[in-house]
Amino acid sequence: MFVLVTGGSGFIGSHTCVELLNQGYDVVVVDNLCNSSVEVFQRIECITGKSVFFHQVDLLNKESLARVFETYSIQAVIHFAGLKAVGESTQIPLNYYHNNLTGTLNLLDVMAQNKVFDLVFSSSATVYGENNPIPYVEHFPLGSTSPYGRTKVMIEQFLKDAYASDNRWNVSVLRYFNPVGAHPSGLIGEDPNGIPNNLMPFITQVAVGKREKLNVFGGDYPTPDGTGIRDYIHVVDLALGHIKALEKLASQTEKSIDAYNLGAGVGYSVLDVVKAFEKASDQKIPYDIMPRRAGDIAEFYANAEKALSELGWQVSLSLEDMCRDAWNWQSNNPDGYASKLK
Ligand SMILES: NC(=O)c1ccc[n+]([C@@H]2O[C@H](COP(=O)([O-])OP(=O)(O)OC[C@H]3O[C@@H](n4cnc5c(N)ncnc54)[C@H](O)[C@@H]3O)[C@@H](O)[C@H]2O)c1
Ligand SMILES: O=c1ccn([C@@H]2O[C@H](COP(=O)(O)OP(=O)(O)O[C@H]3O[C@H](CO)[C@H](O)[C@H](O)[C@H]3O)[C@@H](O)[C@H]2O)c(=O)[nH]1
Repeated sequence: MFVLVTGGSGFIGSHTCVELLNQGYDVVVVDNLCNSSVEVFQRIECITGKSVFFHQVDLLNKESLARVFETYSIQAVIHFAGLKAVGESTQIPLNYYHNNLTGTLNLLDVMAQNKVFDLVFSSSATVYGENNPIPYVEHFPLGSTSPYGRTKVMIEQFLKDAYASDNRWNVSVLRYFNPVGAHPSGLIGEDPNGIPNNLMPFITQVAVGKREKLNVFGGDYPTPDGTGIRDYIHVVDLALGHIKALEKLASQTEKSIDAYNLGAGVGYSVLDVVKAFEKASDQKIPYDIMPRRAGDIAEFYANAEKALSELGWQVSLSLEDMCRDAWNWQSNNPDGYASKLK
């Protein structure tokens, strides 16, 4: 069975390709490489002994995308491709809307033309906005505070409207909490461009000596240690959630659109993560407590019961595993994919 993975050379996409290949799926990847490297495919091959069919395609180029559908008998799509930096999205919002929304509309159109209706979409916990109580439950009202987040809210709405108009659409919307860690092989992981925006890659770059110290954004939140609390999820657990979602789409006779939180259902503070990382890596992480980062909220985590009851999915890896694997990746690849394969 051919599965098309858009954005399959990126952080979460590459880990999902590994799990798809391990389960015997044939994998076709389209990615424009705006935030990833082709080097990842060699590494995926080292891990799985199998290769993906890669096409360097921008989703904004509908004709190129259509040719990929003509080449393979694609049965389902996992759609990761998109721009994802919250801060950057406030600087260049129209690029975010154009890339994420037009790219998705092109994909949906080409899928429908080829009668492919099974879709797993990468959404985010950011769609719960800032006014919902925690833990977040899937039926809560949606809204977001950044242009990036609004692209996710809007795409979720596109998908609902598409299903309402034509119930051949069969869609699983996965709302990720905070994906971190790396494949335990240390061959693939997160390789951000420039200064990392997110906590774990910043910590690993401090540990490997690329950054002097961590800035902890906010020490005065109403949380036990004053730092922000998030629901961190190991990227391999997250990747496995996509397989469960695909299996459900393929097995159900009644087509549907459903949203699922993919999180652990547990919150850890920034300082909890720092301590866990120091223990797992045996490295000291110097840090300064800084003012809060604009747009951050004190605390959120998932209610992950729906994914367990309907997809049969739950996390199996701990914060310790996340830190160990993130460190294994970073220490073996100090320059990410530009590092030589050991
Ligand atoms: N990493 C997170 O913290 C997080 C959290 C919630 C949701 N998500 C979502 O999950 C998805 C994957 O995230 P990731 O962390 O792997 O990001 P990533 O940047 O590593 O991967 C996204 C991939 O999409 C590609 N891409 C972007 N625009 C494209 C286009 N127009 N055409 C073709 N390819 C394009 C990029 O080159 C990249 O390889 C994204 O949609 C992101 O918004 C990520
Ligand atoms: O250098 C840093 C980076 C982060 N943090 C703190 O660490 C926590 C986690 O921050 P991240 O930037 O790693 O993650 P966010 O929760 O802000 O956001 C991430 O997860 C969200 C979904 O949960 C969205 O998908 C979003 O796109 C994605 O970046 C926050 O309290 C943040 O203030 C620091 O203290 N220092």
